[in-house]
Amino acid sequence: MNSPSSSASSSPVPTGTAQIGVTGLAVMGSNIARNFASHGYTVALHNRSIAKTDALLEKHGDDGDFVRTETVEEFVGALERPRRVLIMVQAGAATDAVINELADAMEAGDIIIDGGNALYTDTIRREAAMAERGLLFIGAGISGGEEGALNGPSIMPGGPAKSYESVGPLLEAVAAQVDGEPCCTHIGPDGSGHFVKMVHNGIEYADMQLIGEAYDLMRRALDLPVAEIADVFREWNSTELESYLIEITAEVLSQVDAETGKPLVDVIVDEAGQKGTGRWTVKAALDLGIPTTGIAEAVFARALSSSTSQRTAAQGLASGTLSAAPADKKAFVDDIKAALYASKVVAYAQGFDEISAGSAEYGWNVDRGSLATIWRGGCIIRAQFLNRIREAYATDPELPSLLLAPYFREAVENGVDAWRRVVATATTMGVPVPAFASSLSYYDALRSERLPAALTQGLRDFFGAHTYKRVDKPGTFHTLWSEDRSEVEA
Ligand SMILES: NC(=O)C1=CN([C@@H]2O[C@H](COP(=O)(O)OP(=O)(O)OC[C@H]3O[C@@H](n4cnc5c(N)ncnc54)[C@H](OP(=O)(O)O)[C@@H]3O)[C@@H](O)[C@H]2O)C=CC1
Ligand SMILES: O=C(CO)[C@H](O)[C@H](O)COP(=O)(O)O
Repeated sequence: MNSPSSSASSSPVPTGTAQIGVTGLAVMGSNIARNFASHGYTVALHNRSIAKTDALLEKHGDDGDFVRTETVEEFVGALERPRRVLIMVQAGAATDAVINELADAMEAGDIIIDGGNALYTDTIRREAAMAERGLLFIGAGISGGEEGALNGPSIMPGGPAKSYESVGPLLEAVAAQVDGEPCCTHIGPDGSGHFVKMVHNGIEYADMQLIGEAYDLMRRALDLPVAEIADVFREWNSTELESYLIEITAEVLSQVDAETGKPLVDVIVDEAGQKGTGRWTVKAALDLGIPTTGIAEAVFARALSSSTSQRTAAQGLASGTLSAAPADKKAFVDDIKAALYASKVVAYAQGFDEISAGSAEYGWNVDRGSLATIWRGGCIIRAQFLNRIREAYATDPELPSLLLAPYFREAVENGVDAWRRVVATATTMGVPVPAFASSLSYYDALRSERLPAALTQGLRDFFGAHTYKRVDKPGTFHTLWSEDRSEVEA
């Protein structure tokens, strides 16, 4: 520990010296506090239970200047004015409790940044409540996990532009940097930062589900050993699929369990957890009327994996006649790669559609190109791919769908035959590929000239007089189904 202020719990807490305070010193908070300190900022530390504060100081007090505080009053008092506090605690009630305690101790003009995975509607509510008390509130999505928090996360702050003038330089300093640009930018007002972080996590779910389906096909359809599959992912990571999640997939698949000598993946229980952001993404998409089918399939796939008693009861259900494995394994691995890439484009296209819709609904004016720029580094979905998305929006800021950007259009069109072979083979071999299949269906629906929605409208009109429009003339119509079946203008 090189700071006298961090060493003795009994010495008085220095006041007004810290540029930033971090409260909530679990995995994320402790690492981001160290990140601020190693960038030369004096950081006031606080945690509900003092043990985490002391553990951080004991292990990493040498990272920079820290101010140890025990109470919220000490913590707030330790900060320079306007005070800047970053909250890194559990979303929901815990965040409300911490905000209220802080607000009682802070003064007009002070700034609270919630860096947790808050629900964006909570952030809208909190920002308004803090504004009434003269406090500036920023809801900042932070992605990158433990390693990102320490070495540079992607940060998505939303809130009053005025507050960003004060906190922006600090956040940009500790964020990941790509090509000299910080992976942090002001997203927009109130809940916009947490909204885009939520969709980021939804895309993260889809990405992981698609990777899982690719792995499962290599395992179950091609019977490749796990170590060989790890090598395939390693190889893919030097192609257009290059991304953090592909990179760590190779790492996880290469891990051997010390106790059994088996691949670790074979001793991990196959029930995927979820803390809520993927589910929120889908709920918000439903409310906004945006088809985020890839993300929804990923959320449901996690739910199905955790339906343990149903899965157990369903063991032994007949599969029907299954087809044989593809003869040319190498060619099928190439097909899986193409299907993965095309499905990934669909997931991102849908995620960016949801962001456009959310931005329009709440008047946030989110710049999708800037978002792609700050997702290029630091966050869990960081990927080469994001450079292409950034370029697509730079070329056409009003792009109706990422699938229509020339680069992505060509990539998907080149891969569509392989994509169909993969979905068809998986289906006839009984290997579930919900995200690959639904992404392909979305693509086919989007490019279809006519959809069966016309029949849906006819049925709605039949049973509920819900009316329909005609292709050949303006107006709204209804057929008198229970009378002479003539058509009337509604
Ligand atoms: N883990 C990750 O990879 C990522 C997490 N996030 C988000 O960042 C935030 C922090 O995550 P993480 O570091 O994993 O920690 P956790 O989500 O596990 O939260 C633990 C922290 O919350 C504090 N806390 C819980 N309840 C209360 C309360 N009622 N009052 C005060 N403090 C409370 C705990 O204090 P105490 O020690 O006293 O129990 C502890 O400091 C979360 O919102 C999370 O969703 C965002 C990106 C990545
Ligand atoms: O925000 C994150 C990364 O960006 C967190 O890691 C998040 O907790 C992951 O979500 P889940 O636990 O539901 O898989």
